[in-house]
Amino acid sequence: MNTATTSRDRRGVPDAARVEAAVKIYGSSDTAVTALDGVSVGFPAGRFTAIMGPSGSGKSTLMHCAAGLDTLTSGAAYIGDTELGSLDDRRLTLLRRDRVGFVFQAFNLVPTLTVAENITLPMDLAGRRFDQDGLEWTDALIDVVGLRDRLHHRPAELSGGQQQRVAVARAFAGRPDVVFADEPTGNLDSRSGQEVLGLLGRAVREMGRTVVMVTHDPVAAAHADEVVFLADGRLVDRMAAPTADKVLDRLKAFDTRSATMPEGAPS
Ligand SMILES: Nc1ncnc2c1ncn2[C@@H]1O[C@H](COP(=O)(O)OP(=O)(O)OP(=O)(O)O)[C@@H](O)[C@H]1O
Repeated sequence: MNTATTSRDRRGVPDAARVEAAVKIYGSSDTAVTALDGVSVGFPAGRFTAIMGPSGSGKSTLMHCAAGLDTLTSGAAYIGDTELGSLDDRRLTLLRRDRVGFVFQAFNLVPTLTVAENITLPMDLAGRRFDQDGLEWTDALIDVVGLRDRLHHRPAELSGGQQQRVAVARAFAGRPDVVFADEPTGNLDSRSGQEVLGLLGRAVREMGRTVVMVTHDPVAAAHADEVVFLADGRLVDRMAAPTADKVLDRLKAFDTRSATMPEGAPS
């Protein structure tokens, strides 16, 4: 089922992706784990949103369900106006391929392909031909990620930071509605991590793309326009214009509360 109208945030910006009343329960009966407990959150188009929260709070589950990599137990997930639960497997695969980009902690490049081939792989697999616009876009991306002199190298000949920059270029190459990044700096030293975060920020601010990133790192979250905080599978806060210090303070408040509040107390 498709919705008739596009969800918008308070400033009227449409959501590139969103979930409504999202519940995800893993397992059943006495082994059941409620990973998402009624989360409603939108990820505005043209913005960089970070998802943060303590370990086990449901960040990856939220990202996977919002991106169509996993299904909700109840509630709904949308990419634009398309409700993911209404799609059969084939359409969901097409949606993931054509409208969503991914960057993972492990760069997930194809070792036998060159940098250039890795970047265009999703479009080659989709049989999409490059029109002039597409060629110019890919060309601009190669400069943004700073890989022009590495295009004919293979991933093993690159540093971790360079490999992740290839993965970033690949994620944006098809101009998807939204790029989901799951701990994209988790395997990088801090300098390479900063470079990759800078690229994600530039893709949003200079190229109008949309990024949703799961991270543990307040310094990484500070690159986003907004941070959404999860705790125990619930959305508990949002912070615009985050700084690393403000994010750290907010996370410390969770730690203090979970250490002092009795189990089952409202967050
Ligand atoms: N496949 C699964 N089967 C059972 N339980 C799961 C599964 N995946 C996640 N969980 C549980 O769901 C809850 C949320 O997990 P999730 O990975 O989404 O949290 P997270 O905030 O991303 O954690 P982390 O920061 O440690 O990666 C946790 O209690 C986790 O143990």
